[in-house]
Order: sequence, then structure tokens, then C-alpha cells
Amino acid sequence: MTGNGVQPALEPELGSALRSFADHRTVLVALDFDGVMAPLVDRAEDACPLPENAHALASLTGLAGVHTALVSGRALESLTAVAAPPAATLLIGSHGAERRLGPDAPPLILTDTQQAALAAAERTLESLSATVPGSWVEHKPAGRVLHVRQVSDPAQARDVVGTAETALTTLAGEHPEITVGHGKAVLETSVVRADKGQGLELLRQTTGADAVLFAGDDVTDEAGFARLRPGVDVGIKVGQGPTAAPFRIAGPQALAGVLQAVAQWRA
Ligand SMILES: O=P(O)(O)OC[C@H]1O[C@H](O[C@H]2O[C@H](CO)[C@@H](O)[C@H](O)[C@H]2O)[C@H](O)[C@@H](O)[C@@H]1O
Repeated sequence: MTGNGVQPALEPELGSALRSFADHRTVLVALDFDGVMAPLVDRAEDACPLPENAHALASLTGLAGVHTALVSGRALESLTAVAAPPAATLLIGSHGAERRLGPDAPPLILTDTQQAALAAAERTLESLSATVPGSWVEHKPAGRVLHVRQVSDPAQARDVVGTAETALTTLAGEHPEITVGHGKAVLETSVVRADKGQGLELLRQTTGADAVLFAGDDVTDEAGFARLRPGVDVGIKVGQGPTAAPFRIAGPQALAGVLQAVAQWRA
């Protein structure tokens, strides 16, 4: 939203793509959370969706033929705590490793090998984090995340991320389940191979959607954009940075305008 409380106008090409999208019989609106529904903040537990985004998501969720989903890198428990999504909104967490597609969603269960790999990755990240004030390690069912947003010296933040990446890559020689990925002021490791593209495909199959809208801000969202069908689905990059998404909006404050446009054309 702009300073005077008015949603910025949509770019004409995006407006026209949303109009065509809304004309499909069944649609899926899938949204990343951090940096899309909610502005990025220092502490992950303090993230909060912009009220206009939360309201627009709730409005869309109640419409006939419209499915909504959050597709997040967060653990499902953390996602539901900060996003407080509508009950009917489908959830993909841990970058695709966790799913809540109905009331009986099975919990993620790790094999003994995955648990051993996760414990080893955790020891590596915790010991590095202990040497860098301001850094901390987030625990998720399938992974661990080294956060450096609150490290005051950018060079120190870069160094610890680089050291951690090298250490985890070495550890992956012993524990091949370990994967490593970058995000915004984080280094993530997981012992379950999954990505948001797989999560989106699962949502598409589950909902039977004829068209999918996906909005994301981070490098991990590119796996989602890669699964979209040109001319049918709508991919929206939120904020700056290279992307395969054909459309872009400035930030979370511009998302409600997108959601409201779809809601208006579906009503
Ligand atoms: O896929 P997302 O919903 O965008 O989740 C990606 C990661 O989000 C969280 O970290 C990011 O947001 C934090 C709060 O704004 C910020 O402090 C951090 O620097 C960001 O990287 C979350 O903590 C991670 O687990 C998610 O993977």
C-alpha cells in the first residue's frame, strides 16, 4: 500500500494476465510467506502478514472455485503460528517437505539415517553460531537454518555463512541426505529432498486447478516459477533480484492489489 493507504495500480500486463487467470473454472492462488505476505524482520517469530494481505487472502479463500495455499520454507508449526491462515488454506512447509492438505495431514517422519544426518548438521551449525554474536540456528523438522540477519558486521555474516556452507558440504560426503541452500540472510540445510516446485505440483493435482498463480521473493521460489505454464499460470516475483517469473511487484505492500484484482473478477 502507498503512504496514503491506496493500493498501487497494477502494471497493465499483469492486470491482463490476472484477468485471464481469473476466468479459469478452478484456480489456485499459492503464496510464499516471508517477503511476500509479510515484510522481512529481524526475528523469524516476529514476522506478521500485512493486514491487507491477510484480509485479501481470507476473502479469496471463501470464493467458489478458488483454492488458496501458502508455500513456505518455514516449518508448518512456525508457518501456522505467524501466518494464522484461514482453515481452508492449504499449506506446504519446509520448502515442500511438509504438507497440510487436509485435516488428517500425516506428520513428517525421518528415517534413522536422516535423523543422524540432521544431528550432525545441527552440531556443525550450532558450534559455528556460538562464535558469532547475533547469529542463531532455527530448528525445523527436516532441517536447520543458520540466521545472520542480526549479525552487525556484514563481513562476519558473510564469512560464517561461507564457513558453514563449506563445513556442511564436507559433512554431506559422510551423510548424503544433507542438502544446503541459500536464502535471505540465512543458510539452510535439509535432510529431506524437496522443493517448492514439487509442492506446487502437488497442490495443482490435489485441487485440480486449471490455472495457478504463484508469488515468491527468494531464490527457493524459483523452483516454483519453473513449474508454471506460460500463458496459463501467473508467476510473480516480489521485490528485486533475478527471476524466471514473467511479472514483478515491488514488495509485500503491493500484493493485496493482486489478490483483490483476482477476488473482484471472481466475485
Ligand atoms: O519460503 P518463505 O515463507 O519465504 O520462508 C523462507 C524462510 O523464512 C524465514 O526466514 C526469513 O524471514 C525471517 C523473518 O522475516 C528473516 O529474519 C530471515 O532473514 C529470512 O531468511 C524462516 O525463518 C526460514 O525458516 C524460512 O526458510
